[in-house]
Amino acid sequence: MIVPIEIRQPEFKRYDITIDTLPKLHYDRKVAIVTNTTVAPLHLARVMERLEAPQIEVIELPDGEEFKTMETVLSILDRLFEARYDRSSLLIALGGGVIGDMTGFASSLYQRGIGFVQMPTTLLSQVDASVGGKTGVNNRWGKNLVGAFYQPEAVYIDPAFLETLPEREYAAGIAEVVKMAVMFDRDFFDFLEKSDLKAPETAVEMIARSVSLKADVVNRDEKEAGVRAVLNYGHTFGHVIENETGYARYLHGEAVAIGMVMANELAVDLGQLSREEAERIRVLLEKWGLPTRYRVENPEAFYEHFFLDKKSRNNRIKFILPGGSIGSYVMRDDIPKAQVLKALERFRES
Ligand SMILES: NC(=O)c1ccc[n+]([C@@H]2O[C@H](COP(=O)([O-])OP(=O)(O)OC[C@H]3O[C@@H](n4cnc5c(N)ncnc54)[C@H](O)[C@@H]3O)[C@@H](O)[C@H]2O)c1
Ligand SMILES: O=C(O)C(=O)C[C@@H](O)[C@H](O)[C@H](O)COP(=O)(O)O
Ligand SMILES: [Zn+2]
Repeated sequence: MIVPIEIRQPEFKRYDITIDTLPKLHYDRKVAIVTNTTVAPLHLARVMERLEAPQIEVIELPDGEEFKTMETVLSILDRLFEARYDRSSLLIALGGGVIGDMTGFASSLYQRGIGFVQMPTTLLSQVDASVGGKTGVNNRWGKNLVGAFYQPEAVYIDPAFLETLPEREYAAGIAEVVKMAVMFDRDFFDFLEKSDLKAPETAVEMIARSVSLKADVVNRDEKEAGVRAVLNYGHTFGHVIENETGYARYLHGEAVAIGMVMANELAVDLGQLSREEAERIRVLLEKWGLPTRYRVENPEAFYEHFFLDKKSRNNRIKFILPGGSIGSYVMRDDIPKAQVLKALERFRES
């Protein structure tokens, strides 16, 4: 029997992304700020000063990608139950992508979903992670393998947070920016090559351009049924590197930088990118101190890991590559294993 009842998917609710000094925020709901032991002493006081709410809890988590786990998310939920937070309550993610991904995921789970706001404090989270609603945690099988698509109510990007960010973390953010430019915008890539990205006014332009490119993709494909997978350029390889090295040796952006160089090797072999343009990308990444080499000790094992990638379907791995030149992309799930291994072999001696 077919029951003729239709359940409609709710529309994807719009939200604003503000790139400016943090405004004064008034909420008539209980608020919990989720942050970590590094960010709290640097920026919590300023946020508290600008925030008004009937109750404000601060949940301070340990710092590090190795704590991006289900256990940590459960500890956030516990604190919310303890303080009797309800369905109208709001979480604020104050920190980098690790805090943002876990806070968003906790919001999606608490009493089946409460609101959350992103207040990103790293370059990487300001240009990428705070926008688009991918939330989740890592587990022993791999990166971000447990999570939800769950959009924030608002994103407040205050570039002043970056004043305390270490150089290495800043560079990691640039890797995600390079990703956007290589996939979608050749002019943006030229701009990145010739600009001093540390200068505050160019940093703001870089944030604005990245966020607007990303918002456009997410608006077209929120749940990665198609074009959103392009935001994963460099990640198919990068996630394996992060997992192989226990989320400790490389920052996420660094692993993505190496991953893009690996993807480019494959692209050059397939005639999807000229050697000259692959070099331009490598040189830009290295200019910002990003790693571009990684020793692949066991290419077969590295390859097998791709089957845990969320883009793989029916034993086919989807590779995101430049689509002929910088500024364009192609998604391919028809690349023979031998071809991929050939590219990986080149990293054996790295
Ligand atoms: N959801 C998404 O769309 C998306 C996109 C990209 C990356 N990510 C995820 O984001 C994470 C990486 O984010 P990240 O690079 O921001 O790392 P992170 O959150 O670990 O932050 C990097 C480091 O900088 C510190 N920090 C944060 N703000 C600071 C500040 N203003 N001054 C000084 N120190 C500061 C943090 O405590 C941490 O030690 C990864 O887990 C990645 O998977 C998610
Ligand atoms: O927003 C997206 O979509 C991205 O792919 C952005 C990536 O930079 C980010 O690292 C994301 O978390 C990776 O997604 P995943 O689905 O491969 O875990
Ligand atoms: Zn990423």
